[in-house]
Amino acid sequence: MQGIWSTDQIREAEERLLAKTPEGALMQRAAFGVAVQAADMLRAHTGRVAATQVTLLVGAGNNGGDALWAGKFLRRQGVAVTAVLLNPEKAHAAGLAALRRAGGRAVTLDEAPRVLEAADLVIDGIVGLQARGPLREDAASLLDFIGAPVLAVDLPSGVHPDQGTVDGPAITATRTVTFGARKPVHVLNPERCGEVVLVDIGLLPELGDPGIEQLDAVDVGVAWPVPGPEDNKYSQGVTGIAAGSATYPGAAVLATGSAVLATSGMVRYAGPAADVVRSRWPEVVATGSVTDAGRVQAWVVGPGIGTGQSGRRVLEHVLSAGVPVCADADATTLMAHQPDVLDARDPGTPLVLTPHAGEFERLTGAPPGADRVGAVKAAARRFDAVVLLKGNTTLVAAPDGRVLANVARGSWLATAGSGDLLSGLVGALLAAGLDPWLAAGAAAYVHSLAADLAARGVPVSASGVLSAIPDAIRSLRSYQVMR
Ligand SMILES: NC(=O)C1=CN([C@@H]2O[C@H](COP(=O)(O)OP(=O)(O)OC[C@H]3O[C@@H](n4cnc5c(N)ncnc54)[C@H](O)[C@@H]3O)[C@@H](O)[C@H]2O)[C@@H](O)CC1
Ligand SMILES: [K+]
Repeated sequence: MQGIWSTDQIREAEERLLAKTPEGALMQRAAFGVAVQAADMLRAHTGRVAATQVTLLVGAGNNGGDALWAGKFLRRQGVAVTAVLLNPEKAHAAGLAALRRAGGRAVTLDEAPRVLEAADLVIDGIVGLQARGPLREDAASLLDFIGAPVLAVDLPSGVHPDQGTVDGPAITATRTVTFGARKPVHVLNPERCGEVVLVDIGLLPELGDPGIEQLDAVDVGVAWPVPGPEDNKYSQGVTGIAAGSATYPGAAVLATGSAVLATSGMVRYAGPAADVVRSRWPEVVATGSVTDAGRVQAWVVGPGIGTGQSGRRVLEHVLSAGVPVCADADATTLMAHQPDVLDARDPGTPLVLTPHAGEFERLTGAPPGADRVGAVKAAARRFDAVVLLKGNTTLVAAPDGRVLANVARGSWLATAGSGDLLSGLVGALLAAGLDPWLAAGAAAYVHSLAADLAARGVPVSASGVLSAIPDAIRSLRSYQVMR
């Protein structure tokens, strides 16, 4: 698992580290990392480092200081470096002096258009951790002149460091180099950050528990259930799917299919689409109603069940069954419009809710807003449930405050039926006995990976994503461990 820390957490840790290190040492480490990345980008984009031109955009704080020191290091490699000082009086004095000593130039805003147009690479040191709000007018006026790739120092200026939101002019980086630890912006707004590179400045020992965690391939591979020699179809967990209707069987076919492909445990389907499900997935035991479905170790409920009386009865049955439940789509809407349906819930059993932004608003009475992390944490506490908030970055909060982020690899998953696949994956992992928070996070991981494998740069249907689920799981096989 990789950690992500809020700017408050980072600042406190930095203070502790600063007190233990010689003055200026941290900035030198950070800036050296910026220079290494800049040289790498120059090589990739121009084929050389020496005799290239780099323009530094330098704001009033230490972020600008990092850029100035990086300019000094680049000068040593024969790069022509020009710093545009947005606030000449407040520019980091030691950094500016070092750049000038090394033969770099500093100019004011009026010369910025010319030096930006001549640049092979732009380094964004306008604002860092202290950034609040969009770029101010002077900095914003420069955006139009940036044609070269941009390397952002710590974060792309103008993007909120903790929320990843943009509400005005902001930098779009090709690559972002950050120091000590990743910050929320790096997972909440990956489009603006580009590739994120972490430079170690010795901060990790000073940091406490991360505010957000991110699963990597190893975590998901290790968590994914692999049957052992003693296992049979029941011991691995039976997933129950209560989804779909006779007129709209698609949701049932998709949710059931992703549960079938996710693990080797058995899948039961219960609902009016039993015939269609059976013909598409002959390995599934399909019945017409949840009341005669038989024993399952987890239920997926919601996709396509409708929001009327019959949907409500299905939801109540499942919530009181004494096994973990993943509630999606119509189940979420039912909970929003008829909150007393939750009275049926067995309080001892885990519940996973998987709303998109609209369902989240219905469920909680307010849209996720700018602080998505805060909103999803509050919802998890309020419903005593794991809440998975869908989006380009999917967030998964547990009632105890843990938050996972899963960054999509592209936006092809924004297609009809995609959510049905996700709930099937969550259900299969719940039935296998995974911790519900981890189940939701691992499902989101494989879901976005399958979409990426299926899409390969072109639009993809939910059926296409479904077919790629085995490939996604296969890509994790070197990390899998038998139960
Ligand atoms: N504290 C440390 O130990 C280290 C800090 N480092 C760097 O220091 C940065 C933080 O430095 P600072 O605390 O000086 O803060 P910043 O450099 O983020 O910004 C401070 C200045 O930016 C201005 N500003 C705020 N919002 C703005 C906006 N929207 N548009 C334009 N200007 C705006 C503020 O008025 C203030 O003058 C980090 O992001 C990182 O780059 C690194 O050198 C590593 C070590
Ligand atoms: K920056």
